[in-house]
Order: sequence, then structure tokens, then C-alpha cells
Amino acid sequence: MIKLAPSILAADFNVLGKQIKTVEEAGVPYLHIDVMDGNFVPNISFGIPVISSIREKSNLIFDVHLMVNEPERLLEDFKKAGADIITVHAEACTHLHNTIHKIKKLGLKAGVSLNPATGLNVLDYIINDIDMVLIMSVNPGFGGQAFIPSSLDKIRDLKEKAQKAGANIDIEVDGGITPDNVADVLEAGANVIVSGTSIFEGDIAANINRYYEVFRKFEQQHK
Ligand SMILES: O=C(CO)[C@@H](O)[C@H](O)COP(=O)(O)O
Repeated sequence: MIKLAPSILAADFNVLGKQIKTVEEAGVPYLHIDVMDGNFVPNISFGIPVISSIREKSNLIFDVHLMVNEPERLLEDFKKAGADIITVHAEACTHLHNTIHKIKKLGLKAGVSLNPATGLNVLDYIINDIDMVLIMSVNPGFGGQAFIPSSLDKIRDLKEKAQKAGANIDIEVDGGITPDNVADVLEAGANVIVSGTSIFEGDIAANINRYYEVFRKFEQQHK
């Protein structure tokens, strides 16, 4: 099943609660929450207090993407704040295996994210331990960037790798996705689509519907 994960990085923080309600009412399953530390990535977004606050108002699955160095230090805090899925960057973890297992021990789903230049080989010995791989299709740090075309080959290669390993993972893709290029991302093998700018800019419900039209068409063609 294809899942849409609106990224609140592109939301209007002045009316964040209202916009989250709008995406929830439009029927999306996930809320993608980008936490940036100004160190692993050259930007600072928001952190634990914001997540705790929106958790009180939303039943969406909180898909927390930590663009944070050594995230192992903060996992319990993100769980307490309301995370359901925690994704860490392979490049940001000295002990990736340990970090993943700590997330799983907390009873959460564990994801591993890869920057555009990071090879899939980092997943070799952990692919069967995780629930999701997040392929970054832009360099992380900012919304509104252009999709990097080589990400499509990476998604295809990941799908093949997961199949070979017998790993039942979600393949999430994040960065520069729009209703115009999302069919290519699905065709390559992704099933979780993160989108910020092209959901929160303009009419949110109409933007989500544009995605759902593409999803329906894709699912009909691949029945
Ligand atoms: O996570 C990041 C950047 O680090 C962003 O990719 C957003 O999550 C998606 O934003 P758009 O590219 O859809 O504006």
C-alpha cells in the first residue's frame, strides 16, 4: 500500500495545528517530522517540545526523521514525545547497529536514512533488522530542492537488495517529490512518499488529492 507522509518542515508554523488537522482529514496515514540539529545538516528545524505538543492533537503515525548527529542519545526522549517511527541517518551514527536495536527495544519502528552519495552497502548487515529505508532524493537540510534523478536507480537497487535479502521493508523517499514526478518514484519501487512543499504550498487538501489521483492510477496499472 502506498503511503503519503506530509513533511511539516514546509508547513506554516503559525498555524501548524490547523494544517496538521487538514492533512489528517484528507486521509494521510503518516506525518513526516524532520528534526535538524544544525550540525549533521546546516539547518535547525524544531525538536522534542514541538513533537510533544502536536502529539496531543493528532492521531497520525509520527514518522520522525532525525537529521541529528549521534541520535542514540535522544531516542527515549523522542519516544516520550510521541514518535512511532524513528529514522536515523547511517552517516550520523557511530554504532548504527546499536542505535537501530535501541529503537526496536523501545517498541518503535526503526528506519535508516541514506544521503544521496551514500551507497546501499551500509545496509548489508542490518537490512533484516529494520522496518524502513529512507532514500534522500535531495541533500538533507532544506525543503524545496530539486529531486536528484540518480535516486531512481538507487530505489530500484534497494528494492532488489531487499528482495534478495528477504527483508520486508518500506522504501520511503524524501526530497523534491511532486505530483508530476511521483509516478517515477513509485515505479522505481518506493511505497512511502514524503512531500513538503508540494503539499503545504497552496490548497493542502487539493494538493493531497493530486497525489492520491496518481496513486490510484498507479495501483490500477499494477493490479
Ligand atoms: O527532509 C527534507 C530536507 O532535509 C525535505 O526533503 C523535506 O522533508 C521535503 O521537502 P520538499 O522537498 O518536499 O519540499
